Amino acid sequence: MMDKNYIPFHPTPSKPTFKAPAGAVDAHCHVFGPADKFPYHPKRKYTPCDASKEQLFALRDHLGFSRNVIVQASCHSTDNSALIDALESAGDLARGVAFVDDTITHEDIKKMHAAGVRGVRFNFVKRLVDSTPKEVFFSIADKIRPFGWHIVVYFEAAELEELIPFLKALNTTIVVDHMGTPNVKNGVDHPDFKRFVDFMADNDNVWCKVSCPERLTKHAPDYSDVYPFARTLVEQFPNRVLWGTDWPHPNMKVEAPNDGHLVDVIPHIAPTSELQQALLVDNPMRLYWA
Ligand SMILES: O=C(O)/C=C(\C=C(/O)C(=O)O)C(=O)O
Repeated sequence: MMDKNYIPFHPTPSKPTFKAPAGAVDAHCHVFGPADKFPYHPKRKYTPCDASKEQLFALRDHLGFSRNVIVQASCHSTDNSALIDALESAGDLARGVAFVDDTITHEDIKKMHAAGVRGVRFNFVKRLVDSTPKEVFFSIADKIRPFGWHIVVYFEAAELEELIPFLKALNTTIVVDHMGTPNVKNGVDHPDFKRFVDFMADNDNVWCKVSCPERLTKHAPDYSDVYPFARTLVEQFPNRVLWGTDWPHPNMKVEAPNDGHLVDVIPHIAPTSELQQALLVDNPMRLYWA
């Protein structure tokens, strides 16, 4: 049973006005449960509504997208069975990012790779997970490196400065969730966001997802205060950005975002067809389907 104040995903998202290029990839989304088949983890810090692979794939088609990158969310913790089930159903139309601990074996990784997993997620958001010793992360990074997997990282903007030496020491491709979660009230010239832009500029193995305007905006459902942040990153790092719906949008506080409206944000942050092609097709295909 989902948490008392949990806001479920939008039941009837609109058809986007923006037509995504052929082969477009939703590069950040999740599957939750269903709980009777894939129970939520006892270590979780929230209990969502169920959000099935069938509903995810129907949304993909409704939005005019072709593929998904499904990211393990903390409500399932290190039980990746719902993710693997969705990947096996989607075949070549989906890839995955798993959540693992340092007990994972070479055989486990081999099986996940065969199912379509291409990375792991290091989550630093304290409201979602307990902290993990850095040596655990380094051990995981060493185990996945032979498979060419990358590391998705989710952190709050204030944590970046302290995390930078650790992130550099991982010595692999890093993909930062939701632009490093900037406080958009501060504007793009604030030291925190400039630190993130400089981090990407100084490290060409660092990518980011220009996603989650619905989480970052200060005046939902108008997301225009987030556009300058995403546009800065798309224009400065056109070949190292990804986009995703973040469906089914866990832990929203104000509203269930309309996924059709989220897709219509894309031309505001990637204003040319070349930038849209890189953001939605070329970059995710290079990282997940090479
Ligand atoms: O889905 C997101 O990317 C954002 C959230 C949740 C998770 O990532 C998760 O549970 O792993 C959030 O901000 O609550």
